[in-house]
Amino acid sequence: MSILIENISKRFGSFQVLDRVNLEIKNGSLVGLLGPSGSGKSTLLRVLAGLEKPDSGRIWLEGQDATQMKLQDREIGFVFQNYALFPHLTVSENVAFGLEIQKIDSLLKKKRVNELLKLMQLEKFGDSYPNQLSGGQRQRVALARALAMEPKVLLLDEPFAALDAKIRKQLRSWLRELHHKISVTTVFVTHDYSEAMELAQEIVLLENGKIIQIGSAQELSDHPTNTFVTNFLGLK
Ligand SMILES: Nc1ncnc2c1ncn2[C@@H]1O[C@H](COP(=O)(O)OP(=O)(O)OP(=O)(O)O)[C@@H](O)[C@H]1O
Repeated sequence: MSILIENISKRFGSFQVLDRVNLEIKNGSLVGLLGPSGSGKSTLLRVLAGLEKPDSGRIWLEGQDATQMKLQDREIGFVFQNYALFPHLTVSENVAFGLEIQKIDSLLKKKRVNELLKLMQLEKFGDSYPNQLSGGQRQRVALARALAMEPKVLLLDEPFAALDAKIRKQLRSWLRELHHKISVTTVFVTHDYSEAMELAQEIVLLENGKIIQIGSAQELSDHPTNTFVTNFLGLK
């Protein structure tokens, strides 16, 4: 699904979190929102998801005005930093959770859960409980749960931040492969340039609620638009 963010602004009290943000995200792309803490990345993601209402501007999903649409009507899968799995449910039950509401035939549900577990390389863990898994495995369960609903957009807010460096690296390449396989439009938030560089086809750099530069890692490092970009990317 393509996304068009048109002139989105948002304040919390007197604090301007997003300031006339314009961004076009092509169907099937993998985009990283990058910027320092407090630059508005998570708020932009939450506005996209429908979890936060913008003060002004519009969100278009596949050419349709979705600004007033609720989260459940947007066909969006969302994964937060702290993968809150249900501890009393098995891995399979966690993945199937969203499907329960959809009233899907139980055989079909089972099939979809098994396919997802396979895709996430978690086949062996269907009957395990979250506390029997590593952090990386748990995060893959959270992704499987988000994908079970067959969303048209996947939004990831610092999905690997809580994991150690080695697992983070593994999950990055795994996410890249996953995206290659299923090519669902994916937007992820990170404050880590190397993560954005490694994963994103396109990086959107934010500072103080404004987009400063958009481009591939190569374009950003070859042609930084100003000293903020140069400093943030550590180019000097
Ligand atoms: N619900 C809220 N009420 C008041 N202020 C908020 C709220 N949500 C976010 N903010 C403020 O808005 C600013 C931007 O927050 P946001 O989480 O979007 O930034 P971020 O770039 O994702 O930062 P981080 O990397 O630290 O998560 C921060 O200063 C934050 O304190």
